[in-house]
Amino acid sequence: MSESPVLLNKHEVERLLTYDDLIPRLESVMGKFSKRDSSEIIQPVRSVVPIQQHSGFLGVMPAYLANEGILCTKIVTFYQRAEGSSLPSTQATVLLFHPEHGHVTAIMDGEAITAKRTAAVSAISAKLFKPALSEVLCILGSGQQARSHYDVFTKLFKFKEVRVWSRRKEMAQRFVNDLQDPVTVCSSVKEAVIGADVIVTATGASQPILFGEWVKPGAHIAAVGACRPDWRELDDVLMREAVVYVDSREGATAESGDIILSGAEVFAELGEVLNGSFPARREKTTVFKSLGMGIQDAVSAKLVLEKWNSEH
Ligand SMILES: NC(=O)c1ccc[n+]([C@@H]2O[C@H](COP(=O)([O-])OP(=O)(O)OC[C@H]3O[C@@H](n4cnc5c(N)ncnc54)[C@H](O)[C@@H]3O)[C@@H](O)[C@H]2O)c1
Ligand SMILES: O=C(O)[C@@H]1CCCCN1
Repeated sequence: MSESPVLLNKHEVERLLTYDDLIPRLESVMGKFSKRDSSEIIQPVRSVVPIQQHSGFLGVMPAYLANEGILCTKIVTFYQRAEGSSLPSTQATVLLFHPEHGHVTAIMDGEAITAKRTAAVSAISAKLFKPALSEVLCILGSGQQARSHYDVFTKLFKFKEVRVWSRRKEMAQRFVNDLQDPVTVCSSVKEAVIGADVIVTATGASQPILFGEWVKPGAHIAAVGACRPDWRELDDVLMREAVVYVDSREGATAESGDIILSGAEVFAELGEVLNGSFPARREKTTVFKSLGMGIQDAVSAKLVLEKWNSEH
């Protein structure tokens, strides 16, 4: 009879999952994924069930990493919340299984994993694609992803100025009040992005909020929101002028309104750059369109469980 699964709450997962450990594992798994060796990694595009009555979605994100012995699925819900709602818009649980016997070995909070792994992947994109001289970071949105992106971007890179914009200025102010270092609160997207070298879009927008005409040539944009085929954060001009990288070509083709509706061409996956099959076109304006992948959750959860096991 198998042992009971380890249960880990958000606080524990947050404590155990550090960017220093996570980033190399994400780089490695994304590079491997992009080789499409199904004897090594299997990760279908996530299944998404719309919950139309409540403006929500349920996503199931399985992944099997044969050589690392990781069998995992994340179950995630995401909702379009009314402004000012105190409920999180993204909630998730991650299950790890014993690959040989099939029983569940761990059940853990997926909110912290989603926040950290998404920001860590964006930070990997910034390492590869941001201009050599990057002085100004701009974050659009002031929610969970905005915060995790702020944390890892300011940990890994040195910026002279960090700016934040949110739909309601008081939300941007609240975001800044939680931080120790100075961050400029901007009144409009345009004001926030003009002259920025690195831009993170982490909003619940379903129509474009970031327009190419405002973006400094050569800037890098990590676009994290707009994960439905009819949702946008970026306009056609930006999508067509930039060199577009994605996390997974299949995911982007199925889920990204920014790609599908603009008709923009995908240049490469992040993993294809990491494994050396495609170049990082740092000299160009670059967009990394992130949708999130089960393999990212899988390596994160394994890392959390390993750390927990080492303490018990
Ligand atoms: N790429 C990925 O892997 C990944 C992972 C998790 C979340 N997401 C997406 O990232 C986005 C942010 O997620 P979060 O967990 O930080 O959510 P959150 O609810 O914590 O924050 C959302 C932010 O977007 C703003 N916002 C909402 N609707 C907007 C609109 N119409 N126009 C402008 N701003 C708007 C809110 O004011 C808030 O600042 C969501 O779209 C979410 O689905 C992507
Ligand atoms: O990859 C994820 O976890 C998220 C869930 C919410 C929608 C966008 N993608």
